[in-house]
Amino acid sequence: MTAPVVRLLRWTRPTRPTTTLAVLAGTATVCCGVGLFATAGWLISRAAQHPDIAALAVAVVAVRFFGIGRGVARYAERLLSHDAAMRSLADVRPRVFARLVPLTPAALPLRSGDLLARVVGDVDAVQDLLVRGLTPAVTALLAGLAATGLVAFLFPPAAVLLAAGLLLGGIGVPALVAAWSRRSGRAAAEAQARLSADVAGILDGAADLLAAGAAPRALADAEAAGRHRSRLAAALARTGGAAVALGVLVAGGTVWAVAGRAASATARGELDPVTLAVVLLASLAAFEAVAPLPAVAVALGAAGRSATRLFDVLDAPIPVTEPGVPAEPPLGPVTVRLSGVGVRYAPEAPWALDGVDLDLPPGRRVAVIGASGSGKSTLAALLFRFRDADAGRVLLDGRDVRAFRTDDVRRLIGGIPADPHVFAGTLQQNLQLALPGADVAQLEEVAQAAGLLDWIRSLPLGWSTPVGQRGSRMSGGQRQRLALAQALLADPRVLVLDEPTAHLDPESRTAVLATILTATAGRTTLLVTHDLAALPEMDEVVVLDAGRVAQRGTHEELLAEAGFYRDVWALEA
Ligand SMILES: Nc1ncnc2c1ncn2[C@@H]1O[C@H](COP(=O)(O)OP(=O)(O)OP(=O)(O)O)[C@@H](O)[C@H]1O
Repeated sequence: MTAPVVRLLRWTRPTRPTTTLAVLAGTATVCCGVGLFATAGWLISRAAQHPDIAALAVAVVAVRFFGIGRGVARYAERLLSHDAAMRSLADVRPRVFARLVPLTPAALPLRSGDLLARVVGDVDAVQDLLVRGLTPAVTALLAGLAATGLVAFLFPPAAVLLAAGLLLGGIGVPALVAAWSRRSGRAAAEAQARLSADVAGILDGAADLLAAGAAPRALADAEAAGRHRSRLAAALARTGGAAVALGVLVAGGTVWAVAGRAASATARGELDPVTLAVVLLASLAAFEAVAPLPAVAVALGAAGRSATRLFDVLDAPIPVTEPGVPAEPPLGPVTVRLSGVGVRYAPEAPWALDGVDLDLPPGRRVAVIGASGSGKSTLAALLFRFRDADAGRVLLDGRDVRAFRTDDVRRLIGGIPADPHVFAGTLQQNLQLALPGADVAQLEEVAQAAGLLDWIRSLPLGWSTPVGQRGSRMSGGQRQRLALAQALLADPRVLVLDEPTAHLDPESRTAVLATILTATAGRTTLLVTHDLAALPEMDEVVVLDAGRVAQRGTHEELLAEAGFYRDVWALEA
């Protein structure tokens, strides 16, 4: 299994030429620094010998060249590495979302805050990987080699000391820092995910928390999580600080060692004093190459953790498979048939649906009822193609649905899922989600059918009325009617309505149900419901019990036999 960080790196392949240029610019920066120090050292020490001014002219020009070149190269390196990182990010985000889409909604096991942290924050690891990880690491290697080569050319014994110091500062210290920060880094990432999830949970459930008087405790918990995260971040920062100090110590120690060795060679007359200055200052400047490496170790560790967390989500098994060569979706009215269908949510879990048969020919309306947990929503999810059957087959005009593209199936079979979502836009924007580009006449027609039009016309802003987060400015009945209007506007050939009157008061429930019965007349419909009032109108009623079909037939047939159906009617009466 390839390491997640390597997989993430592969995704940045298109920007590799820019990254290579950034590395070369970074190397040029450090080399200019070494050149600047070396020529400045040569200039000062040579000037002290009062030579002819002409002898110094080249060095003066070189100092200027390296001084200006260093700034220009640094600017180019920043520009190129950030350009590569931003372009990689722009490239990686759509890939992540494309991988996320087939997992939705059935295979996203995470809390939404945590998921958000992963697909937004952890994707940013790409940027850190390139700008703070890879580019400085390769730059350090190239520039370190160049600087050591220069010193080796001037005074080989000093180069040995310099190479040892650079290895210690460039590998030893970063390795130490990586080991120190591994645990706190992982804990900080986990604490950040927990904090994001807590905050998202509090925002989502604010009304319930307030109503239950649980808000202060939830806030205190989130605050504690925030403090915990800050403590871990501070520990990481301390590690980073200690690494910088250690790096400076190694650089200072190496320069002292080089100075001692070179000075004794000068005293013995083996090295002229001007070269001594050059060797000393070049060695000092060489450490600019390895100075960022402890931070690189921390950044690479964090990027690795981010990549792991990201691929944890992206590698989740996809609940619906796409065919290699998709079949053409059928034209005209379709028949949906379930044949011995079984679904289980985990290999060892009990079957949520077990050997279910169902026939939905064009124009037929079938209701599915049953106790809570009997598998009704699972059946609807199967038809929406949120997941595939683990046993048996779902057939569309006689062909397995897996032969068609998921999007095609969803265009043919659609409706109202359990707990339909209302987006924080206007009424028009929400309704148009079902059919982008629908004109006002179309919107008004379905709004009329869903019993929404009079209310919308009474609003000062009409269709442009903002509905608030999750439709908070609408009543429960209006939200359900909006969902119905969306389903009617999308006009799928098979309409699946999963408890469209859930959470409504008896009055709105009766009204919405009446609307549904009128709107679905003559349409192929599967209605999952707890409402008995709709059942006499249905062509067939299927009673589910622990995932199995316990009873099926028309209202009259089922009333005539002993069982769940007659019992619930008796209870209702
Ligand atoms: N995502 C899931 N992961 C694991 N188990 C699940 C999941 N969704 C449903 N189940 C289980 O599958 C069974 C059927 O659930 P389902 O939601 O289909 O029932 P339901 O009849 O729609 O219930 P209700 O009337 O309360 O909505 C239940 O035992 C439930 O716990």
